Amino acid sequence: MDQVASHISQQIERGRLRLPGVSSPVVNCRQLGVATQPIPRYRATDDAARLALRSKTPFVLLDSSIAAPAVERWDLEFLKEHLGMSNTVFVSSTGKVKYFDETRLTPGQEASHHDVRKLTMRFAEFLECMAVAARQTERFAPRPQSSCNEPTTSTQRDSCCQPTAAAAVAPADAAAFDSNSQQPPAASDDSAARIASQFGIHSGDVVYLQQGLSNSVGLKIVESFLQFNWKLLAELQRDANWSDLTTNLLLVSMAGAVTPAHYDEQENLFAQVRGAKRCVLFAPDRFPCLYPYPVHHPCDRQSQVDFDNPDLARFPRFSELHGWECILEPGEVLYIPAYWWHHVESLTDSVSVNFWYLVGPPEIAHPLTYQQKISVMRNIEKMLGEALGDPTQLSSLLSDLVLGRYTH
Ligand SMILES: O=C(O)CCC(=O)C(=O)O
Ligand SMILES: [Fe+2]
Repeated sequence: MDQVASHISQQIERGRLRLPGVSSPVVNCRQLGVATQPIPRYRATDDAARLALRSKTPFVLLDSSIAAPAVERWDLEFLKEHLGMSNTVFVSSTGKVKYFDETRLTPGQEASHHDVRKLTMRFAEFLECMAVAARQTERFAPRPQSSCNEPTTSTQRDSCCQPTAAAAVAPADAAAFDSNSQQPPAASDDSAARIASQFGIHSGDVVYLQQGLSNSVGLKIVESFLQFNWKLLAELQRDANWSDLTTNLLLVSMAGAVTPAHYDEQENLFAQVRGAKRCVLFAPDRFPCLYPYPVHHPCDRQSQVDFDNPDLARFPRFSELHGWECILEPGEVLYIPAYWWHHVESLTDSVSVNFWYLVGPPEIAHPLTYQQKISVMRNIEKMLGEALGDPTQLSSLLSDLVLGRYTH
């Protein structure tokens, strides 16, 4: 096992880790109650990295310098100065930032029950909101315990921190947290509170900026961007036979933010710039254990299972789930293959940037890969929804189709 990962795990476990350049407290990993194995870690020159890329399995690149200029320069002050005026920010009262596509709401369906709001604000405003949201320790108070059993493999200990017995997310170390990160009230507190209240943000909320890097960013950001290791990126893209790079998403989160398990339909090179994230991945064939929402639902591609409180009566196969995990630190890049599920926790305040590529042309050979099967299932769902003119009729049609015919 990797010495560094072990060291970090132990430090986080004890609540003592403070990463260089990160002033936010470190939160403990959540108790997922899911067995995991470590995601392999390779150097960019390692043949094993290229093999894993071609076989579409996740790995961490250790020394790739893919986003080195960002790792060097992109701290919050820099981003405040050079990022555009209009940024997408999600606000969650639970810490979980579950994506929700409002355009897919059917008439009569309510968005109000959803606990994530989507706002637009300047980066400077985001920082004020973040300060207010982090102001009190309440978001580190114990969340409901997972009803899952203890992790089932010893590899989980090796790949990540063990959760504390006390809480799913707890103050890393109350004393260290208080003395190291509770700042005396700043003179600008009032203005921060005013801005946060304009956006309806309270202490204990989690705010998460997710902004595509586009033409609207400042020159200095463009400068760093142009100095990314595009040579290596192009090599990886060619080796893996991916199509075009579509998006670079900048993700700025506060400690404790969780992106719940979901899959994307693009290949992802996920570069960590500041702070630490715990990434837990599940292979595409875990689909039956993760119960994704129907394709027409606003939460398409996301698991319906609440990992903090899984309803095993409704989602029994969740108990069979096992995954892969790593703690990602600045300079490291995680390959998240298309259709691989990922659950991501910000262990500290964090900055990441991803590189999303379209999957390459399909190589159809039987049996199909599970990725291809998911793609087929999605197309069938979409086609039936269109044919019926009303996706709510899909359930009874699909039952009629399979019950007693394709079910055992
Ligand atoms: O970093 C996160 O919180 C989520 C990132 C993610 O889901 C992605 O890049 O696809
Ligand atoms: Fe994702």
